Amino acid sequence: MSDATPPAGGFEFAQRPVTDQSFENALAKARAGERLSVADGVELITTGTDTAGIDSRRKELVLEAADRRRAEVVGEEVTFVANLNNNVTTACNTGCLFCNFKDRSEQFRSDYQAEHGGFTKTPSESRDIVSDALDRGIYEVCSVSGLHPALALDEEHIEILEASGRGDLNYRAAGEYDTDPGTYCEQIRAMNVGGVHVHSMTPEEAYHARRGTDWSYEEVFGRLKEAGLDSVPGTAAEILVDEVREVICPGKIGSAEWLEAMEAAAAVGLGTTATIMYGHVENARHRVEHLRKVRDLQDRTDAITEFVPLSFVHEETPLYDRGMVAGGASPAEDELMIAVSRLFLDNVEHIQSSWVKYGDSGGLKMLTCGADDFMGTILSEEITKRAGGGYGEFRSVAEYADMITAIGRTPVERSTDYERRRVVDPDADVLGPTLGPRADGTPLL
Ligand SMILES: C[S@@+](CC[C@H](N)C(=O)[O-])C[C@H]1O[C@@H](n2cnc3c(N)ncnc32)[C@H](O)[C@@H]1O
Ligand SMILES: Nc1c(NC[C@H](O)[C@H](O)[C@H](O)CO)[nH]c(=O)[nH]c1=O
Ligand SMILES: N[C@@H](Cc1ccc(O)cc1)C(=O)O
Ligand code: SF4
Repeated sequence: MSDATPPAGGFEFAQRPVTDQSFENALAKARAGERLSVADGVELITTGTDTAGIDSRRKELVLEAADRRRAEVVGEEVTFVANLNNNVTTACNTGCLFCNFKDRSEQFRSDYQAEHGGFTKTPSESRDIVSDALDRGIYEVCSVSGLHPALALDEEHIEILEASGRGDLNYRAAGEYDTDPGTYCEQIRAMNVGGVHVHSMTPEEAYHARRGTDWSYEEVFGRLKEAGLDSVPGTAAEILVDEVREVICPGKIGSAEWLEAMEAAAAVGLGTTATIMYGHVENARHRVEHLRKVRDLQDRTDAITEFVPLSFVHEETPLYDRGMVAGGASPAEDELMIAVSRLFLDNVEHIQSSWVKYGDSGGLKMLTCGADDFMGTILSEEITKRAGGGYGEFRSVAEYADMITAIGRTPVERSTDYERRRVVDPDADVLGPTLGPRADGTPLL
């Protein structure tokens, strides 16, 4: 990247939101439940490429079609999971320009003197944190982390990295750091306590867990599954179009490798989710190309339980600091992202409304635009908070019950894979989770 700051929105991309479809035809196909083309999706998400900006009357028609589709596919239940976020480390040198979660890994070395705000947890610390949350009733631990140079898949991987002598593998021995994160398999084993569901290892982390080896992604996910991994978060997806990745995360794996990793996770029998992180430098065509790649992946795997649109939080990020974006998505763009995800992804049952990104009232609005899942209790949140997000770090079962009944829908506690469900009685005297291995209905908070 040169020093010259490109104007916000002024990127010269090869892919442009132009189509030979009309908004009316695309809407008719969506209403009829026909599979949408990329051109259809672009027409719907832009409310027509024939006019500039978002047309509010057309927008309402798209949202209505998506809400109706949601009702046909999943009915009136709104689900949430009792879960805990446990991020293991913020050390990461990948340098994604939308991310303020990371801290430069040099700062974590024992020979580094100055203070820094990052953290690394040992496997035993992770185990204690998960075990405490399990006592409080969680069903799932969701764990995503920076790519700490000392993290390797397992002992065999450490031996390979130590022996390689290559300087380009983003590896340093754990002994050089203040805190030893252990290996990925040790962290998973540690978090796999008392029957909790372990949701961890994004494609980017899986890439880190095989660097410098000739292991396939199947091999890596197979060993992680053996260690207790239950399902894989489909983050690191960002926008699955390489001309966008080159701008916002040039150090990350490409789109094809992300898809390869996800397919491998599915091949060894792990469930997955998929995400899109939108509202930065990309255009409408990129958003819809992303949806097409996710839909094709789901046709091949049938492993994606939910799709999670993550609206870019801009305040404290390099993209914003450097003037590469003027802000994030508008509420109208958020609504259309959710609605077109519901209409385009005809093979993914659940669309998540993330309260971390949209807040409570924004999140409830998304539940009327095609979304049917309202995320989880999480208990701790670092990624959005560090990027400048202000919607807090947890929601209780009682808050979920209040919010969901306020919009006339039915609150349902779910398992990660949506197989187990419990309708929550909003009038009960005490409201707590019941699906977790140690849950007994006592409030989480
Ligand atoms: C912070 S990373 C942690 C896991 C791992 N390092 C990786 O990249 O997969 C997880 C995800 O957080 C999301 N994220 C990071 N910064 C964000 C921001 N400012 N706004 C919205 N989402 C963000 C991105 O989608 C990213 O893939
Ligand atoms: N489990 C989910 C989360 N967890 C919070 C994330 O870890 C993260 O801090 C944030 O989303 C960064 O992009 N967030 C979701 O949006 N959806 C989940 O299901
Ligand atoms: N892992 C994502 C959020 C997320 C987690 C799990 C999911 O299944 C979906 C989204 C993050 O940290 O940003
Ligand atoms: S998004 Fe993930 S890989 Fe990228 S800098 Fe942040 S923590 Fe590192």
